[in-house]
Amino acid sequence: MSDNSRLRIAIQKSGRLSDDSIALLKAIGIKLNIRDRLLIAHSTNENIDLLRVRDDDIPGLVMDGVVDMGFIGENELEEKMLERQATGKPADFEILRRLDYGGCRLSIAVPTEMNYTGVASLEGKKVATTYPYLLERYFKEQGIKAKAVMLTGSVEVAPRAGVAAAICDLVSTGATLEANGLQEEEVIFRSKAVLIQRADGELDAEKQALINRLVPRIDGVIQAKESKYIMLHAPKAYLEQVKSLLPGAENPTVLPLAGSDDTVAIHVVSPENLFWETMEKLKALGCSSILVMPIEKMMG
Ligand SMILES: Nc1ncnc2c1ncn2[C@@H]1O[C@H](COP(=O)(O)OP(=O)(O)OP(=O)(O)O)[C@@H](O)[C@H]1O
Ligand SMILES: O=P(O)(O)OC[C@H]1O[C@H](OP(=O)(O)OP(=O)(O)O)[C@H](O)[C@@H]1O
Ligand SMILES: [Mg+2]
Repeated sequence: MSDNSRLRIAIQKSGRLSDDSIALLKAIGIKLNIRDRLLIAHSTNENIDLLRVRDDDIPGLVMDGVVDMGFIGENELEEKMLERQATGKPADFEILRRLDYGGCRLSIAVPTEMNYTGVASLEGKKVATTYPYLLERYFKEQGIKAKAVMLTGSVEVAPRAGVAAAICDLVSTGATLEANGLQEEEVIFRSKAVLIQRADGELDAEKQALINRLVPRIDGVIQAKESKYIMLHAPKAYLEQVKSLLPGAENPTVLPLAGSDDTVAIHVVSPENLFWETMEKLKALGCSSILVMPIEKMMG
């Protein structure tokens, strides 16, 4: 059942972005009851409904105001924006946050046996892709006359099937390209997952207020993931050297240690992880009980 007063968020039903998007919603305190076959999930503690759809549909759903927010890869978002601009459809939205997952790049790859000497090698050729607008924009920027051939899946087989000379597809580790005898040649777009919402002013005040309450929580989760809580015992005599080794620790908490006049305990929230090399240097200075702990949430 649809209820217009509830904030609607679109997420990918199943794929690369699904698990991380759900994990993020849970981490910001939204309780969800997701059942695999159901395409709508209701939050049990907030005025929020989740719409579980194919990722291709998410930008359009936000731009048309069918949903209020969406989690989407920048590649898909940019492609839909170009498509809508080209076809005269509304393409307004706002990016709320760039997220820390879904990292990949859109690249042109060619069969390993092809004599590729640069993008000019593609002149007059066909390139198979799921992202024709991004690819055509790249060709235009490069001054190349090549043709983007749209394929919605299994793009990697196109050269072997004789459909195209090269492909333009998403790459992360490069394993898919390698398995298909393809060599990555040009990166045309770098992407991460983003959280978007309907254009400013198009949401009623209550929904916008809910979004404005949730976004700082996302910042808190992302910040916490990158940060560590570091505790250690350090010799007082080397306090300054120890402090200078701890990342971002201008003002650490320094506490006396019961029964010891020449050792203190240091606690610090570090904006980054502590490398093994740094821990070894701390140990060499006489530090002990060095603990690096994950932080779950942060605020203020
Ligand atoms: N190998 C990868 N590593 C990291 N992120 C990726 C990778 N491949 C794709 N992505 C990101 O995740 C998004 C979804 O990828 P996925 O392969 O699940 O989509 P899909 O096959 O189009 O799924 P759907 O059925 O929803 O249309 C991509 O648009 C991209 O932003
Ligand atoms: O460089 P790699 O690490 O190999 O990743 C790249 C592959 O990942 C994505 O597909 P996915 O595995 O999500 O499956 P799909 O093609 O069925 O969507 C993408 O479409 C590539 O095929
Ligand atoms: Mg898709």
